[in-house]
Amino acid sequence: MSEGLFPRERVLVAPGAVHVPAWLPFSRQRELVDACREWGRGPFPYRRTVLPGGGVMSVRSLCLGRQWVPYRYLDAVGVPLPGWLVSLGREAVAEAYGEHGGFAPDTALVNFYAPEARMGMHQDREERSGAPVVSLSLGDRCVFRFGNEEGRGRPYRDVELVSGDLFVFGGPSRWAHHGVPRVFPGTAEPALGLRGRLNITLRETGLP
Ligand SMILES: O=C(O)CCC(=O)C(=O)O
Ligand SMILES: [Fe+2]
Repeated sequence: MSEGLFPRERVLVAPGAVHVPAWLPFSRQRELVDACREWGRGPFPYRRTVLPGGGVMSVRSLCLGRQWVPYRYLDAVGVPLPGWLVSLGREAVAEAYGEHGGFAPDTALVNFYAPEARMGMHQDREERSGAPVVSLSLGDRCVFRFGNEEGRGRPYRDVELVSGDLFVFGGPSRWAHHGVPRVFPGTAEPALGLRGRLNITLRETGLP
């Protein structure tokens, strides 16, 4: 694993938005990459989401647990959300906030970024729960832009997310706009067995 000269520090990016660098041990990252590959072989492969306006996202995604389509959740569950991933989500919230607060995600969105893929500024706002969003990054480094609730523009902060990093946004930051303007191709550790970037977000939909 390539380590910089100085350890990267945990940062409170905004109230309720916590970046914890290098949270996942390398062995855990590898297990997650393997799991992401397995899910993609299943009945619901990674797909580019077609937006209502006709645009097609550059990211390829799949859902675990409750299925998301733009811009709502279906009643249907495709691939079940594994219990171990729910537990990992709880540990993540506890790491970020000091307590897990009963975090009980019922959906996960897994995004795959090939070198040219990006994600525009958006809010995660189809959920009816105030619970935080947990984000786990694997593979290539990227710029994660974390903005404000009012709109897609400034003020925002750019954070570099590296494989194994955890980012949790909840509380006053739960409805902040965010996006991925840039991925750095070829920066994944070869031993990880992933070319590109994967991101897993765990959420509570708050829906019956
Ligand atoms: O890839 C990321 O780091 C962010 C993904 C995201 O914002 C989303 O899936 O809603
Ligand atoms: Fe998002």
